[in-house]
Amino acid sequence: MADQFAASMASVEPGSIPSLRWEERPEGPVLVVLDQRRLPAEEVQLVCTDVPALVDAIRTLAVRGAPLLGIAGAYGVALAAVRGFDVAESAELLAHARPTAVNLAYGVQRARAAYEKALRDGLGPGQAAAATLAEARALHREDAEASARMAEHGLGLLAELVPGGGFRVLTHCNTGALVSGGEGTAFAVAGAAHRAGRLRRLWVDETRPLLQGARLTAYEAARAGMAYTLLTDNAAGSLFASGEVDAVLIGADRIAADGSVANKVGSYPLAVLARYHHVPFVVVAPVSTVDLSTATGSAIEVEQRAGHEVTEFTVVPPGAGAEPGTGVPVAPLGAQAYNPAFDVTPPELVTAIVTENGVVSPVTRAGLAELCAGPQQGSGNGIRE
Ligand SMILES: CSC[C@H]1O[C@H](OP(=O)(O)O)[C@H](O)[C@@H]1O
Repeated sequence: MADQFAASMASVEPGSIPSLRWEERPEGPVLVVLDQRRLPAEEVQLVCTDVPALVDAIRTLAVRGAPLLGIAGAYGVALAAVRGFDVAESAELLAHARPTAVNLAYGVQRARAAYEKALRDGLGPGQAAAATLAEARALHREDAEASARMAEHGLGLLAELVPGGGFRVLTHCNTGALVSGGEGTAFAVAGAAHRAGRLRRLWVDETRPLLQGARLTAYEAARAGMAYTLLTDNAAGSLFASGEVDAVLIGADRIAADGSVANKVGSYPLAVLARYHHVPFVVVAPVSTVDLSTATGSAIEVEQRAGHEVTEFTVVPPGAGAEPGTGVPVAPLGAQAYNPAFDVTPPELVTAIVTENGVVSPVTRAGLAELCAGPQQGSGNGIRE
């Protein structure tokens, strides 16, 4: 089955997502999503015929990754509109499926606004549904274009930050084609470096507890032919100490107006290690991940997930679900677990934020706001050429 996945990944063209597609069927449109919980061993496709099914896929991380959540949310609103479900109610369900990645609410809101505008303009339900789907497709294409521009800006930044030969880059969680209309965010920069012959090594944090690094990034790196090495999250410190890391590249789920970055748990310790070892810590995210309405990192809601994700080692066996109690217990029965899905890195520990509109370094409120306004050249607010 993994070969099928490899084949679908090999077909990743800008604007195509191996992990999600809209499909017109005789019984009506559906969203076909790749169950990322089952990768890399199995390629299992879930067919979402309604919004509750998509919400469940998002909550269980069958569908995951900030940019993809925005795209899936928009298509979910379109599914509701085309199938005649209550669009407002569906939009609320989708927007609240997971709290931290701002992209989800952004994608849902964009599609909902397109639907409501069409109705205000006097279009019938069918035409309003078509306008909603068109907005979801536009968001999808924009993400693919953003991914390519982030890769370009990020490669230029790496060349400045790491003079000389190749880059040894450490990454965390999964930020590749599985979560994007293109090649992803941070992983897209690594891919550009690889194609330029400048990626000496990609260090891949396994990313406990759900192992997005070991299961997804390692697989994407292998498929791309990158020189990569998997490591346990707690081995990162000794890797920095050995001088083997030239830069950290990570994604983001929400960036507050002050430049605080919410990302997969384990990102903040990497930022502290990077600072201590004088290694650039670079965040790569589309401007749809910047939330100027959230003033500081302390205002970002960090999703707290179920303890069983920590107390059980769940490698989903073929045909099974990833339900509590189906994993191999790695802690005494009844053990309590602290399981935040994300942490927040303060802006002073972030070397640069790379978006499709340019790079801000150092990270400033003004520079971030400028990037959200559109493509930028150098400015006094930390925006780099
Ligand atoms: C392209 S950024 C993806 C972002 O989302 C991941 O979270 P999750 O796997 O829980 O959806 C992680 O924070 C990544 O950096």
